[in-house]
Amino acid sequence: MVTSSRLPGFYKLSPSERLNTVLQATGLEIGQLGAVLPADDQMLAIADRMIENVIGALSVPLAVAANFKINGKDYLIPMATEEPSVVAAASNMASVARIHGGFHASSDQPIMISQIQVVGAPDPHGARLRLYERRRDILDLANEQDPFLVKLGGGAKDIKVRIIEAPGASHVVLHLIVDVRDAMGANAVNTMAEALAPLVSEIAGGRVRLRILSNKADLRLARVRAIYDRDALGGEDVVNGIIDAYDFAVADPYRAATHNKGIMNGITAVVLATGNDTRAVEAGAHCHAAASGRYTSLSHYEKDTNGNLVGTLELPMAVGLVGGATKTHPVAQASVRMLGVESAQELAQIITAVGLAQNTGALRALAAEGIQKGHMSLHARNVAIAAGADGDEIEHVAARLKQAGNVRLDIAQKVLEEVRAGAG
Ligand SMILES: CC(C)(COP(=O)([O-])OP(=O)([O-])OC[C@H]1O[C@@H](n2cnc3c(N)ncnc32)[C@H](O)[C@@H]1OP(=O)([O-])[O-])[C@@H](O)C(=O)NCCC(=O)NCCSC(=O)C[C@@](C)(O)CC(=O)[O-]
Ligand SMILES: NC(=O)C1=CN([C@@H]2O[C@H](COP(=O)(O)OP(=O)(O)OC[C@H]3O[C@@H](n4cnc5c(N)ncnc54)[C@H](OP(=O)(O)O)[C@@H]3O)[C@@H](O)[C@H]2O)C=CC1
Repeated sequence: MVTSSRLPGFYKLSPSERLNTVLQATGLEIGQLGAVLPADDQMLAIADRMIENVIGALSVPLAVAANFKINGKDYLIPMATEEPSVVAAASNMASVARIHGGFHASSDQPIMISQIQVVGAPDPHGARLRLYERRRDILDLANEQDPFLVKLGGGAKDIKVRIIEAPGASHVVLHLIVDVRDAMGANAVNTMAEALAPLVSEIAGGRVRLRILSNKADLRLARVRAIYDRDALGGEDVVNGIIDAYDFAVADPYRAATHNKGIMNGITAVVLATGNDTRAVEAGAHCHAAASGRYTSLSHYEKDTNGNLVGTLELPMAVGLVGGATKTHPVAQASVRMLGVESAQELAQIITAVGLAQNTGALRALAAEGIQKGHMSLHARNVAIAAGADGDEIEHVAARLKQAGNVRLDIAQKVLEEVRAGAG
């Protein structure tokens, strides 16, 4: 029970003062909350500069997916995730894809859209055309906000004006189309949109409300394809099973949500490892999955003339190398260094390739032995820890759970009791 959550000026305290405040308010001992403190004080200082009200840091495992060849180049891929079997599945499918040359990826230019909403324009259709007539003035003013981006070859490139029919009102919405080069671009385009507001309001004759990027980054798609060898996948029946699973996801949103979650297992892990914005990428992906008006599979599967599986994936990929946590988190910087990427587009292609490998890995397991065998056997260590196993007990209990083919908490607790009683 918290005494009071009203903590005026909490944000002005240091992390250790905040932790003390939390201890007092919750009545907990340091032994009960001390796990929030990172081993390294420097990490706490970095975390405190990254977000507000910091008391500690959560460390998520960082792994390396092996075997990836993308556009003829080998990569070691950093993946940050708490979920067992994800990295194993991605590495497994990357090695199958290598047989026929690995992943082939491409991407659009790094174009983001910023939206400026105008309400109350008396003549929305007239306002729309007036905005197009002043296109050059709008783009020039936008580009004055970020001369460095323009020097890099980026900047505001075009506008699009839409009329959105909302309940009881027509809103004029200007899309500012910006090449953000190696940035994810949110801050860059938001700055431009805010600077444009007075001019847009004057031209449209209405009041500007929102000025913010759209996470439906559909001008910034990344694409990947791979041929998975039929025999290495497990034969014709497994290939057919994957295609049946794909058909299911195309037709049924209940299945599509899980299918796409499997894709995001890989994508989010690389996005997080490189310090990019996981929510932005996820919002873009799921919006794209519903772009036809019906939520469906993000990936596609078919067979080539030799019976091999051809997998493809295309989705928005708004990731950068220069902004956000990519530049402030040392692990994100290490991840980017490990990848050896030279542009945000290259990073987008890599992430999309991992998404495809991840999806195929899950579908292969589902079509063949089922998900529990591989996933649960790798999850067994977590279950052993949840049951209270410590040190050497963890591997011992996990091995017994796998042997029993039943990775359950109650069984883990029973096995642990036996181990501790000397019977294990
Ligand atoms: C786990 C495997 C790969 C085992 O599969 P396996 O056939 O037993 O693997 P293997 O022992 O033959 O090894 C093949 C390769 O897999 C990798 N590999 C194999 N084991 C490891 C390991 N311990 N650690 C790291 N990498 C591993 C490794 O690359 C290895 O090659 P090698 O290095 O030997 O040349 C397989 O069972 C699998 O892919 N399962 C699917 C796992 C999965 O998709 N997990 C995601 C979580 S479930 C979920 O959230 C999504 C879902 C499923 O709901 C989505 C959907 O429904 O579509
Ligand atoms: N809805 C959303 O998704 C939102 C996301 N965000 C957050 O915004 C952040 C990302 O914004 P972003 O604009 O990428 O970050 P930054 O503003 O940190 O970085 C972009 C800036 O970096 C500079 N820059 C230096 N080198 C390059 C290069 N090679 N290519 C491009 N730009 C370069 C440019 O500015 P300069 O000329 O000044 O040097 C550019 O404007 C993330 O933290 C995200 O979480 C924020 C709001 C909303």
